[in-house]
Parts: sequence; structure tokens; C-alpha cells
Amino acid sequence: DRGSVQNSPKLYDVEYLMPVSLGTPSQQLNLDLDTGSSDLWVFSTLLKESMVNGQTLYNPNASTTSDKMEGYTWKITYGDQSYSSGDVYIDTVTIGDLTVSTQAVEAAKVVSEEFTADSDNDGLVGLGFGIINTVQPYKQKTFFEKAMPGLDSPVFTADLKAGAPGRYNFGYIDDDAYSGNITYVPVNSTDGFWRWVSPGFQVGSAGSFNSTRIHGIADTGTTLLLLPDSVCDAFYSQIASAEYEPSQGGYTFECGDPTVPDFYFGTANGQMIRIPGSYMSYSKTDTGSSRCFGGMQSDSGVGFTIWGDVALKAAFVVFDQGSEQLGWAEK
Ligand SMILES: Cc1cc(CN)n(C)n1
Repeated sequence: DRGSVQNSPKLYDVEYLMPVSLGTPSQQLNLDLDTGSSDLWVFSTLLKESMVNGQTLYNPNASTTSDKMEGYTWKITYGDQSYSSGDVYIDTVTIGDLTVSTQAVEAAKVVSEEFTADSDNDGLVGLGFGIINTVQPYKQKTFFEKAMPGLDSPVFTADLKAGAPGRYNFGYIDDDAYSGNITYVPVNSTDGFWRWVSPGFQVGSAGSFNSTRIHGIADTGTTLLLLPDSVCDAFYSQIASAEYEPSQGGYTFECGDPTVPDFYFGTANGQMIRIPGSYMSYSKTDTGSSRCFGGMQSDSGVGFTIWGDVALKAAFVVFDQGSEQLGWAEK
């Protein structure tokens, strides 16, 4: 079996949403595929109205195939301190023509203000490893873990694009979606993330390669590229107008600065993925400002590097849960 679904970026590529069908008759919600967490949760009719602001709500009572998991609950807090919690139902879930008939659907009863404010986002599909699923008393499998046994190949791929729709594929690798070869690196799933080690980086096409091992996770649910301070310093020192602005909470530079270089990160076997300098202008710092917030920021608040959408949209990425490895290709 296999599946394929289009993803669509929101403004500034802050997140990528995909249509997902839940229940019978099907209820379609727009969800954020997040390889940095492992709960599938949705806005639901269990929420107080004050917590809802335009989102589409999953109504388990309107689904003839939903079964409440009595006594089961969930509660999750993300790296950006947003959070949600609620009850758990088993129901059918379809993503890109791939159906899991008995998926744990975590119906929200409480969501933090960040989620309420994000009216296009109806919830998340966590495709990290199930070991960090938050359902109590017994953790639940991710959508991919439930689907995996029936798939042609135990992989899903992420093709995120800058300012354009891309695609998530399940169970196969589309050889027309990338150029050159896919280079695989080992993944350590112990803490539930797609954690891998980059051998180093290079600033600019004429720069030298810095061999420094960078431990980090591939996280489709994080917008920016969060790297060690030493790497950020090496990058922003090449941009004339760049400075660290504590009031903005990070590195900024003049939006039109012509000296913004490309950034390359190593994968394996000498392969590097090139992130165009244009991806590093994340957004204007304030309305009418000429300064842009950098797409690369420090990972000092996290403890490890996060290869978020700014990096992932420069590549075709294979999440191989069958052999616990990540595949990287240019495109
Ligand atoms: C809601 C959400 C998801 C993620 C990445 N895993 N963050 C940082 N916030």
C-alpha cells in the first residue's frame, strides 16, 4: 500500500498543512505533519468555544466508526511552550488515500492560545517515534507505525518547498522528486526523534568546510533552522548588516542585504545540502521595518540542533523507519 498528499505552506512557510480525513462519514481537517512529536491530535467539539477561532472541529459523536477509549487522556507541551490536552478515540484516518482504520485520534479539550490564534491549523500528525506519545495509561502508535506493516516500503518522504505546495509520500520513494543520489545517515530514535549527526557545514560557495559534528533532529514541525551559536556566528559574520538583536530575540539583517550567503550542511560521504541565502530571510521583524529575522537562529535554548523547515525545504528527505535512517537528496 502507499499514499501521497500535497502539503501547503502558510505565510512565510511558518508551517505546512495537509488535508486529513477522519471518521465516517469523513470529516476533513487541515493538519500539520510534525516529525518532532508523536501525537495525532485534532481540534474537536469537546473544546470550549473560547478556545476555537475558525478551526474545523472533529466531532467523534458524528462518526459511526469512532470508539471512545474510556479513561485514556493525553497532554502535550511543545518546544515553543504551546500545549494541548484531551480525550482519546479510535477512528479511521486517511491521509493521501492511505487509510488506518484503528488510529488513536486525540481529541482536544484544551489548547493554548498559540493554537487558538492559528485559525488554519486544525491539529498535528506527529510522525516521530511512538515511544514519546503522551497518551495515558498506555501510549499509542503513530499513524505511520500503524500503517507501516501494510506499506510497500517502511518509509515516508518529505518534499517541502519555499512558498509553494510540496508533497508527503508514504510507503515509496518518488525518483522524480529529487536530483542526484539519496545519501543515508543513521538515526538514533532513543528519545523519540529523528536524531542524526551532521559532519559539518560551509558558509558560502567559496567557504571552507568546517568539520564539526552537529547533533540534531529533522523536525518538519519547527519553522526555523536552530544551530549551535558557533555555527550561527560563522554564518552571520559574513552578512554586512547582520546583528544579534535581543529585543527581537535573535539575529536580524537588512532584508535586501546582498551579502547573505548560501549555507551548506554535510550529510555523509561528502554530500552537502545547499540552503539558498534567500531562505535565510524569514520575515520582516516589524511592519514597515527594513530588517528581516534570520531563518537560522541559535539552538542554545533547546540543547540540540533542530533542522526545521528552513533546512528541510532545501532537500528531499526520506524518513526510513524500517531501518532507522534518514535519506537526504538535493532537488
Ligand atoms: C506545535 C509545535 C510543534 C513543534 C515542533 N515539533 N513546535 C516547536 N511547536
